[in-house]
Amino acid sequence: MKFFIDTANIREIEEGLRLGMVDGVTTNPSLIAKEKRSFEEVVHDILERVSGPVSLEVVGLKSEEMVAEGKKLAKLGDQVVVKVPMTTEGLKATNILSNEGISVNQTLIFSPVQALMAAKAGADYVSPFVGRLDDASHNGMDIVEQIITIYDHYGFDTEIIVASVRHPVMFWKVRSWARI
Ligand SMILES: O=P(O)(O)OC[C@H]1O[C@](O)(CO)[C@@H](O)[C@@H]1O
Repeated sequence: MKFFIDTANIREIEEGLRLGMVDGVTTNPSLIAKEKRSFEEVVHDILERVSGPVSLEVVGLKSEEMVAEGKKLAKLGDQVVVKVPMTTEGLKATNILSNEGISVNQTLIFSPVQALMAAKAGADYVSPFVGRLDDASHNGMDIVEQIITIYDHYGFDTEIIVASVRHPVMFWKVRSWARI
C-alpha cells in the first residue's frame, strides 16, 4: 500500500516524510491557493522534497486547454502526474497526454465504469472519491472494490488512489488489497 499525502503545505509534507509515510503527494487548486503563495513557488518546494508521484491538477475545461496545461506541468519534474477531471473533455485530454508519455491521474471518479474508461484512455492513476460517495448515501469502498475487480479482470495496471478519505476505517472494508 502506498500513502499519498493530500496537501500543498510544505510543513505537513516534511512531517510526513520524516514519518516515512509519503510515497507521493496529491494536490488540487484549492489546496495550493490555501498556501497564499504563488503556484510556481509551492510546486517548486514540493517537487524539491518529494521524489514520488506528485499530482498537479489542470483547471481548463476543454481538452485542448487541459492538454496545454498538462504539458507545461509535466515539464516541471519527472515525478509530476497531471490530474485531469473525469469528464468527456478530460478523457480526451487523458488519451492525448498518455499517448505522449505524460502520466495522468483521472480525478472525480464516482463509479466503476468511469474508472474503466479512465484506464482505457491511458490514466496511470484514478482517484475515486469515497467520502463524497458516502456523503451521498453510497458506499465508496464498495466502488473501490468493484474497480479492483474490473482492473484485475481486464489486466489494467492503473493504480487506485482512494481519495476524499474521511477516516481510516474505510480501508478495513476492502477485501482485495493488492491494488490500493
Ligand atoms: O471530499 P473532499 O474531502 O473535499 O476531498 C476531495 C478530494 O479531491 C482531491 O483533489 C483528490 O485528489 C483531494 O484533494 C481530496 O481527496
